[in-house]
Amino acid sequence: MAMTLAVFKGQMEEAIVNGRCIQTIKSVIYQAVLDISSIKEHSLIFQDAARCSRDMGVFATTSKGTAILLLAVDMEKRGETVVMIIGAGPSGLAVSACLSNKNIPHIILEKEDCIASLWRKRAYARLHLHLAKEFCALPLRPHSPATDTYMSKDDFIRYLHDYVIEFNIVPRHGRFVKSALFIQDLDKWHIEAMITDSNKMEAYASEFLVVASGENSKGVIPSIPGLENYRGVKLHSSDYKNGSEYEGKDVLVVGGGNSGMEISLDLANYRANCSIVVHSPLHVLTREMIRTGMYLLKCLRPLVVDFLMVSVAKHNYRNLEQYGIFRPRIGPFMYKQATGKTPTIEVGTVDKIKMGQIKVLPAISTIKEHSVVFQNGAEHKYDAIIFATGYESTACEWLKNHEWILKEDGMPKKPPPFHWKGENRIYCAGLSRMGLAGISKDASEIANDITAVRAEKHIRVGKALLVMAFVLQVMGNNLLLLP
Ligand SMILES: NC(=O)C1=CN([C@@H]2O[C@H](COP(=O)(O)OP(=O)(O)OC[C@H]3O[C@@H](n4cnc5c(N)ncnc54)[C@H](OP(=O)(O)O)[C@@H]3O)[C@@H](O)[C@H]2O)C=CC1
Ligand SMILES: O=C(O)C(=O)Cc1c[nH]c2ccccc12
Repeated sequence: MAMTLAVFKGQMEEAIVNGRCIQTIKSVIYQAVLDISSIKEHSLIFQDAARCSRDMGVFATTSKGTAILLLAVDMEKRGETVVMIIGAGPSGLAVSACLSNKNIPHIILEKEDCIASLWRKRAYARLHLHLAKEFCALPLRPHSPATDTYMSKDDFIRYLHDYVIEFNIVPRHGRFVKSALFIQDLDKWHIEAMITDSNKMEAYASEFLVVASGENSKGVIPSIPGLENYRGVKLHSSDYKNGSEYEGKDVLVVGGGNSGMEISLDLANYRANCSIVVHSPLHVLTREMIRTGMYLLKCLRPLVVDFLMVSVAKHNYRNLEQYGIFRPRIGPFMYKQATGKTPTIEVGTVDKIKMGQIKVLPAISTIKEHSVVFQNGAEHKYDAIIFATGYESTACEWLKNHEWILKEDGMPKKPPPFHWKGENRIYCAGLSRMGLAGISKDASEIANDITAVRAEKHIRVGKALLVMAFVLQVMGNNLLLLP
């Protein structure tokens, strides 16, 4: 019989004893599973435990007084594994390959119907990786010499597909993880996922949990006064494919990160009348400069590399302040380390800005039905606003014990290089804002650590068995000595 496991508190007693509607109970149970604070404190006295047991499948209370209810509802128990990985993007795939390489059983749950959905479904058409291919490989599979130095989106997706085949990675697709919870009494992670096709729930248990749901899990649109009144087209950069629908239109791109800068260029190339909001200082560098900088970092201090980067940037771009782009006071690599903000790679946008084909605007103060008012008092009409305002991690929406590894914003509590490991056998991969090289490093560290933790456990069990064998031996000898 399919089962699920839930921990719950007193007020549910009635629902169970009086109401026999499984539907009611199910929803209460889900609430309870989500209510992490209840786990340690609650206890539950069943007034009619026998009946509950017969009708509903209740069968356990634990030594610590925690009520554990195993319910025979239509939630399928899909299995127990050693490592549960949440997410089949590059991070999840990299962890999977490293675990397979060490023969460690694991399952990947993925909410979409494909791997790397951000790359396949939510990236604009002209995207090429900004970092050279040697900094963009996943563990155990370098890029082939024939691959272009700066891979296209499609090249990278092909690489991921080959990766999945090489390491025989078969994620369980269409699984939207609703909760992951560490059950102290069982010393296991308990994971519940909704099958997106049927809305049915599944339950899993594992010894280790790896959060690989990504730092770019959900597009962020900031709350700007008046945005709800805007009547034109508005979308997040993750929904932008190319500028073909915007020819001759007035379009505002919000955000001067890599997405905003490249989408502005694409719009200008499609002959849209494009403006971009740059509300904070940013570094503009070429991808070759970043590549050189990354090699130099292997032998020079970041301060020195930054000095060189800024000198070359000043020489290349002169003064961009006259166009509304200000450079941060800290150099690009140290700025990235301090703030997590990636330098903006120039792909042709700066040239268009200098030619007046793309206008740079300051921060927005309000948005009206058809226009936007900026902090310099200017007001312009727009047919569309594209929010290239970044992404967020959504891990805290489902990870109930997130404080063991993540902050409220779903990003690691500890700074690199210690960010990837939390308490009670939880890990995160790909949340260090270090691109694909960071993902690769996280995955190897995690697989090595899981191997070490398991070995330690096996040694402990072995020692316990030895002690038991010794005790039995002594007892056996003593028994023989009895008259
Ligand atoms: N080819 C490639 O390799 C590409 C890589 N990327 C990477 O993907 C990640 C995501 O990039 P991206 O989508 O650009 O997101 P980012 O988070 O890098 O950039 C978002 C930008 O929007 C700005 N912003 C946020 N809120 C507002 C607001 N209310 N008004 C004006 N501006 C605002 C931010 O400024 P502030 O932070 O100061 O608030 C920031 O400059 C990055 O790591 C990036 O490097 C992206 C595109 C292409
Ligand atoms: O995408 C990111 O945020 C990365 O860390 C990778 C990256 C893209 N462009 C860069 C420039 C400098 C350092 C890292 C990156």
